[in-house]
Amino acid sequence: MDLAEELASKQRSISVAEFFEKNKHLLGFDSPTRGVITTIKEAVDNSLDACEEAEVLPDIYVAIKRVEKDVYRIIVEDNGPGIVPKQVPFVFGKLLYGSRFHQIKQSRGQQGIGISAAVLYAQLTTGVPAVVISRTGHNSPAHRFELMIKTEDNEPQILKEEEIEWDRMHGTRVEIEFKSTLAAKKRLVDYLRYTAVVNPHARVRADIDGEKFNFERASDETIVPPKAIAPHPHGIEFGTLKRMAEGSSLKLKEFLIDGFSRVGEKSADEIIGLSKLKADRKSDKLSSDDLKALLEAMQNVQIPPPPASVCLSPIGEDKIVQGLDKEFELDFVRSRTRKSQVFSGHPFIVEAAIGYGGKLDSEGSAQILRFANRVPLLYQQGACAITNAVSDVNWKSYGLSQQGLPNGPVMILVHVASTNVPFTSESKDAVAAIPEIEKEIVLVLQELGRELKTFLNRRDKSRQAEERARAVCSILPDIAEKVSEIVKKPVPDITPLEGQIMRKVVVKKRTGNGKVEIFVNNYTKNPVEFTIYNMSADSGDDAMPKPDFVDKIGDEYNKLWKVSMEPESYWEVSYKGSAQGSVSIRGVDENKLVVVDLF
Ligand SMILES: Nc1ncnc2c1ncn2[C@@H]1O[C@H](COP(=O)(O)OP(=O)(O)OP(=O)(O)O)[C@@H](O)[C@H]1O
Repeated sequence: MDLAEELASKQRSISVAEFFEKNKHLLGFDSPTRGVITTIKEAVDNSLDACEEAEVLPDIYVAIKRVEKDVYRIIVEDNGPGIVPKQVPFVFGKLLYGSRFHQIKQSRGQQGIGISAAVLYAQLTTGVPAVVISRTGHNSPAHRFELMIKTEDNEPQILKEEEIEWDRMHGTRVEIEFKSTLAAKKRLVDYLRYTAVVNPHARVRADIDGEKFNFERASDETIVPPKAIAPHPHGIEFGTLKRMAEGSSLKLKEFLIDGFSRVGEKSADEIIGLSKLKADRKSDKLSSDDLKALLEAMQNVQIPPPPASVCLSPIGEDKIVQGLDKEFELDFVRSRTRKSQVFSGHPFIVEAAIGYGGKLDSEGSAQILRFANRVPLLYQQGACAITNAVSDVNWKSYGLSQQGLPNGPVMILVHVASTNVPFTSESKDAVAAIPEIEKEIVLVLQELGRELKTFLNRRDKSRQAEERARAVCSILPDIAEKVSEIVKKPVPDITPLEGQIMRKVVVKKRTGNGKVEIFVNNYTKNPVEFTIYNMSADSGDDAMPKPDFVDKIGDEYNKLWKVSMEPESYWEVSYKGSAQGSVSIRGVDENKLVVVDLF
């Protein structure tokens, strides 16, 4: 046998499932640790997409349970519209099967690989089938499936199907078991937190190996779901045009108006004129050369950009601020949503926010939160166009030090929303370096940088004024004592005076033995609202007396108390245990509130 014949005997087609089984890193399954995050991300993305389409407020439950030493069961459950039973095996048991690939609109999922890749990974590492429960409404029973993927032909294998009782009216629950570790727990919690920030309408509850997390929704408004649009003539490629033309029996002019976004009578006439084709030619009769001429003409006619307001769903400035404030309690936060732009015929919108202070780490470089179509990007920060654009901004001119990325207690959030986010790979970790996108990111960050600079300048000025006022206040008690000695009168209460000198509401805190005393002066006639966090880190909730004016707003990890005190009122807090927990008071409006006697 000669070599060609020998090789010929070895040629055979490769199923897509076999390919991805071998190349799982391409889909974000490069290690068991990462596998957990990718699986949860894919399932949660699907849940959010499904709820958005059904216009329901997402209520998502995520759990990771240890089954054996290194085997974990991952559960994601949603209250979405559910999946009709005959589709379930394909959604979870066939790669490249999905509802979004052919639609031009913003969505988290794009490729139809995500969740089936997780099923594939599970069967590869443990051989345990995926369990899916889904219900489409109160009139339909819930169906439970046990599924695997036949890798040799990329078809689903149903091991069991049954109708079951399920307390959810509608929704989907997927359970996948695989070999892994919880080494990336922090990253996972971050992923859930960031998901909550950019999906303020979602409620996400999680149980990670027994530890509970609850990310409440910051907004009760459902998102108006983006609608699919027709392709834009500037974003079309030859193959797609050919397929569209072959599948249409319309005449050329109608084909253009009907099949493409933003093409009306005038643009259609212009395109046809430039292409030198006849307007009444049947589109399925066009030759390859005709189509090439048509494509060329399409690119050279000015056509309005695609209707971004229909097919994109930016988060919005207020919602971003709400989300960030809820999770990070920043001293300064501003956000901007830019107008839509286009790259290669695909509409996109860039939104960004800058946060400063609060709970952010003051050491090291800024925290960069990258998002694409409302999905947090967790890996490959260095390879992402968002990171490059952040480094391209001259942060020094906005009052921050910089080594590539800016330094200090700064958080930079960037969200790229598009009908076609250009990722660097199928694992959807990083946005590719598209000049139009990078430019928009730089512009929005420069806008926000200017606002940050104004805040930092004002803060520095008010700090100086405050220091002077504090110096005056510190000698006031002595002066009051001396003067009263001289005039032989009782020592007056100088706190109103302090308030006037500081021109602020003064909340005083003193510590005694195991005690914290909070005092609000009378500079204002209104109650003073502020938050206290981390109260008594080691002495538990019981250590806090809870008068009427105190409300607990944090969870057990984030001890946060909302306090509203009348002017000239005291509040003495005693600890049961040792008073080692740090207490700090953060003003709701830091320009109106000053804290004295910090410890
Ligand atoms: N929880 C769910 N509720 C309703 N439909 C779902 C759910 N999960 C998946 N689907 C449907 O299954 C399809 C396939 O999901 P899959 O995760 O494989 O791909 P995708 O989300 O479309 O794209 P990507 O590969 O980019 O994640 C989705 O397009 C959606 O129609």
